[in-house]
Parts: sequence; C-alpha cells; structure tokens
Amino acid sequence: MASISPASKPGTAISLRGVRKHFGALHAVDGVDLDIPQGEIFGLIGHNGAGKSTLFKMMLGLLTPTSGSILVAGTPVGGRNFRAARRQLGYLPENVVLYDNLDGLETLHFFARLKGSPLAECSAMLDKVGLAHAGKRPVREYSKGMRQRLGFAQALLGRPRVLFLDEPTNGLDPQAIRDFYTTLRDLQQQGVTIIITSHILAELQERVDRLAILVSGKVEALGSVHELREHTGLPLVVEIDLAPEDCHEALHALHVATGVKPSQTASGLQLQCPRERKMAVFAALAPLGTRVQDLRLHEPSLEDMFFGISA
Ligand SMILES: Nc1ncnc2c1ncn2[C@@H]1O[C@H](COP(=O)(O)OP(=O)(O)OP(=O)(O)O)[C@@H](O)[C@H]1O
Repeated sequence: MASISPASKPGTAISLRGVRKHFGALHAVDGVDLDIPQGEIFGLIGHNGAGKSTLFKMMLGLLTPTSGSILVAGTPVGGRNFRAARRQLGYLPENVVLYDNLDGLETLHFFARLKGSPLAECSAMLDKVGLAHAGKRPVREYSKGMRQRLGFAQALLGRPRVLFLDEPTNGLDPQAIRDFYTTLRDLQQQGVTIIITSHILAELQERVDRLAILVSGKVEALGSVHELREHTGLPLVVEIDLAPEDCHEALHALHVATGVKPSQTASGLQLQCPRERKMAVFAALAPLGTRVQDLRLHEPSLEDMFFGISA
C-alpha cells in the first residue's frame, strides 16, 4: 500500500486517499478520495459493477487495496489497531449469509458471539427490526424481507459507530422501507455514520445527506442532491395547464422570458427551462392571471442526474 496517509480531521468518520483495487487488468476501484463526516448518511450509487461493494469491502478490511489508504473510525484499515476498531463497525452485505437451521434469535446470538457483543441485546434488536414475533422460527421459513431485516439486525449488534449497508432495502415492503429509514435517522441522531448503497434512487434522494456517483471505479460526482442539481445543470420541467385559446399568448411570453420555446401538450404547455430562469417563468405567466389553470414544477430527480453523469 502507498504511504500517503489520510489526514484524520476531527469529526471525520471515514477518509480515503488514492484508493485503488485492481483485479488483474480490471480496475474495480480506480483512485477514490473521500471524506465522510461523523453522523452523515452517505449514499454510494453506481451501475452494476461500478465498484461499490469492492469499496465497501476495502473500508471494512475484508479486501486489501492495491494502493491508497483508508481510515475508518479514526483507525487505519488493515493496521495494528484495526481489529479492535472493527467492533465499532456494522455491515449488512448485499447477500447476507444466514444459517437456515437456526432460528432468528439463535442467528443473532451467533453473530453477537462473533462480534463479541452482549447476547442480552439480541431480543431487543429483533424487536427493533419488527421480528420479535418470529424469533423462534427457523430462518428457512423466513420470507426474503424477513431475512433482510434479520441481516439488518445483525449489522446493528454491538452499537456500531459506522454502519455499512449494501442494498439494505432489497426485498422490503414499503412500510418496512419507511421503518428502516426511521431507524437510520434515530441512529444518525446518536452520531452514527451510515453509508448506504441502493439502486432505488428515488428512495435515496430524500434520505441521504450527500452521495457519490461511482462510474467505473471513479467518483464522478459528489455532494448533496441540491449540489448535484447545480453541478449537472439539468433543466426544470414546467407544465402549465391553459385553455387552448390562451396557449399562444403564454407560449410567446415564456419564449421571450426564458429563451426556450415551450411545446404544446394536451392540457397546455410544457417547458424545459434552465433552473436560473425559474422566476422568469412566474413573471411571464403573471399577466395571464387566473387563466393559468395549474402549474407544476419538476426538479431533476436523482435518477435524471445519475443518467446525466454516468451516461
Ligand atoms: N474477487 C473478484 N475478482 C475479480 N473481479 C472482481 C472481484 N470482485 C469484484 N470484481 C469485479 O470488480 C468490479 C466491481 O464489482 P463490485 O461488486 O464492486 O460492483 P458493484 O458496484 O457493487 O456492483 P452491483 O451493483 O452489481 O452490486 C466488477 O467488474 C466485478 O466483476
């Protein structure tokens, strides 16, 4: 590993410098620099094979980087003190391996022993993920969502300070997803740092503080959803409902005000307008007064930005 050492700024939970992982000619992770403050919910997104799980495994000390250095919870990953520091980490892998013959509670006891965390907290953890009623049932009888909840419960054992969650909502129903994010927010309030991957971008959009878009092992964009919107410069989509006889006047006013010609739709007009011209849209429509029947503004979604950046 190269000798560059990340600066351990106070309040930084994770720090990566020049991190690379090569599998032969394949550069799975290709020079990642990243700082994640303590208590942040951080999203990591990217296409299949972008390098997300590989990056996770390196941060957890399960894979050795080809080069670069990583600090997690103030400790160099792979260094002498990392074994002890690992107790402060929780990990839900993409495909959690469970033993079908154990019941839910036995499963947590098994993981608690591996982690050296108290067995006494296992029942409460089952309750936290909504599995208290299923603690005595063998895992082979669990549904996909129940297995995923059990995987989440094992990640929470030992009250970790940093949580790595690889596609944690796979197989969860909408209520379970909502409950899951409520738990994450509670943990965040307690100062826990959470790194999460998901392919369901609409789900992450409102729930992460910042995120990184990984493309072929490189961070192509980093920031809050708001910052990524500024960075990508994708247009706002404005839909305006108007009577057919008012469309010509509105179309002309909007074209002059924004420099973009709206298109006609069944219910009026649609305009793809630069975000900085948003207020000009309102000003242009003001003379039409109540003849504007409805107006809808659509900010670019995380999915729009993802395709814009990773295409
Ligand atoms: N042990 C390994 N040996 C060889 N190649 C590997 C190994 N692990 C991962 N890779 C390759 O590294 C690249 C990144 O894989 P990784 O699992 O990190 O992607 P990912 O972003 O997590 O993808 P997904 O969204 O599908 O889970 C892929 O091309 C993968 O085939």
